[in-house]
Amino acid sequence: MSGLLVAEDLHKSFGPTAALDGASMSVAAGEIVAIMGPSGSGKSTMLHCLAGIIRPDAGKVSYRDQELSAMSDSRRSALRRGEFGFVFQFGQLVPELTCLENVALPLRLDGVRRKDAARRAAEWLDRLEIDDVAGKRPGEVSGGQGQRVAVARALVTGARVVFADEPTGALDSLNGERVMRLFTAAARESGAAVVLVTHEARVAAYSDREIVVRDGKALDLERAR
Ligand SMILES: Nc1ncnc2c1ncn2[C@@H]1O[C@H](COP(=O)(O)OP(=O)(O)OP(=O)(O)O)[C@@H](O)[C@H]1O
Repeated sequence: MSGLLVAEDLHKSFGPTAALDGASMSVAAGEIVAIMGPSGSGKSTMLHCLAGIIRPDAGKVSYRDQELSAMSDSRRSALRRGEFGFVFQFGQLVPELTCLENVALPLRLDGVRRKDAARRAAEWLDRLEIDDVAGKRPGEVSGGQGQRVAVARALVTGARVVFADEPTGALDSLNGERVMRLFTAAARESGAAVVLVTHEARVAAYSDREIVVRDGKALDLERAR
């Protein structure tokens, strides 16, 4: 299998439960892939293995032909900080910081100067059509605006892959679609691949390809475009 990010024959059990049982999939550079499947089928486990958050019991995950489990912990964290971005369902923004400061945070942690980080963060807020929330704290914005702040924060560092677990799960359908439209447009513009877990067909419709996880195995459904 080839691709930017490749999972081969993954097995992962939690006690007696086999969450992944020989699952393989790959993601090409710049591609938007949706992982779908019934509740409890192993979608989040697959995402966490791909992102190097959990280590599979067997099988391997490679990023740019380098196996994640063979990397040192510091190399893996550097990869997660520098090349991967994350968008989760909720609870991901720092409540004490403004939305602009939340987006600027990964840049500040990378040593970018305050002024430059703020300027780049403001550009991303603008791209996601939420420049008006820059000075507000996460508790003062809507769920959809908060998710767009999270998308901006995931992309601001120039991430090559953004992992998103039910990014619209807490939103109504109109706001969910708006987040997906802006998220996928921003990812395409910056050339980032997106790996997205969802159980909603209309969210998956924004992807180039769907992977269905069932009984711990992954099935690749090529989307007719
Ligand atoms: N940390 C854990 N400890 C114990 N069991 C777990 C853990 N994480 C996942 N599981 C189990 O592994 C299986 C797959 O879980 P996973 O979260 O990957 O499924 P999912 O497809 O993402 O589900 P959902 O759509 O409901 O979020 C489930 O049976 C789940 O209960």
